[in-house]
Amino acid sequence: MNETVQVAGIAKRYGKSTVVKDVSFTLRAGETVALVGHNGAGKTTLIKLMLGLIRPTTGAVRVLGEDPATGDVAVRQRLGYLPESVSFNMALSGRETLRFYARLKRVDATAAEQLFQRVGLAAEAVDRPVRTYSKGMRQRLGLAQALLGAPRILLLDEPTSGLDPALRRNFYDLITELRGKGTTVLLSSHALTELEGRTDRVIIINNGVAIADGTLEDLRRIAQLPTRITVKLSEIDAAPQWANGGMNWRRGADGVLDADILPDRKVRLLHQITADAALISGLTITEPTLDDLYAHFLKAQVTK
Ligand SMILES: Nc1ncnc2c1ncn2[C@@H]1O[C@H](COP(=O)(O)OP(=O)(O)OP(=O)(O)O)[C@@H](O)[C@H]1O
Repeated sequence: MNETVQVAGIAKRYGKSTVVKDVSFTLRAGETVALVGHNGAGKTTLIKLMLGLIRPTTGAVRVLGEDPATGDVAVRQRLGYLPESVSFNMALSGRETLRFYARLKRVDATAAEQLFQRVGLAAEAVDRPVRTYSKGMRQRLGLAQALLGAPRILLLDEPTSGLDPALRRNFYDLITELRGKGTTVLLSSHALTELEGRTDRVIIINNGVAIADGTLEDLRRIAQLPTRITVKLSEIDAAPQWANGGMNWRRGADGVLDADILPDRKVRLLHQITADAALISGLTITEPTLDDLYAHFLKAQVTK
């Protein structure tokens, strides 16, 4: 896969405080990456560094092979950005707003028109002043602005905050479509649950340090957190042999057994359980969530 963004050993200092510390990662074409972290962790600062709005104190950022702060304007045209709080001129209509940004970005304003449909902004709304827009409509307009000029890299800061579930789904559908076309999408978020299954990779930032970087599978493998296995027995008082093996099975009154199983025992145990098909009427496997992994990596960093 083509590398589109390279962040190499960057630090950012403001006066005495270092808000980004020795962060390195690479983003590739067609990859959707989530940047997650608490408030103040350094997510927006990293996005600003990739946009070239601020310079790293040490280290280097390359976007499509160039320094985004000094490189060719063509590189900046290939970068789309949705800020955390989109604020537009309330007196302008959606159409005027998009034309304004198209001129700033030096892209064809007529092509911009198609973006309204793409982001799901109703035709009747585009000529109304932005002041009459709901939060979701403003966010769609913001996204249309970020998509101007068909960027190869999209940097989206908290793009789904304040969106209702239907809009959020639309948003992720659009991201999936862009990913299929080879766009690199980096989105920062606090909403860990909604990111599961929607991003290829997760980078966890804490106090300016990248404490984890990988696919959900990678993070699960590194964290070695247990998987919860829940078995519904066909007969309430059945005593399957696999439930004696010192795994701390909890037995509910309704014939439900559950236990937290470490990764190295999981597959073997599942074989044993499913071989006992007559004894079981249900089986649920609950893998650690991104929330669990996030908590794990934060704790691991604190206790280091
Ligand atoms: N221009 C600045 N001058 C001084 N400190 C700054 C500046 N910009 C950001 N910071 C500090 O850097 C740290 C990281 O801020 P940043 O906005 O990157 O966090 P964030 O992860 O995006 O948080 P949030 O989720 O709240 O947006 C914070 O402690 C913030 O106060």
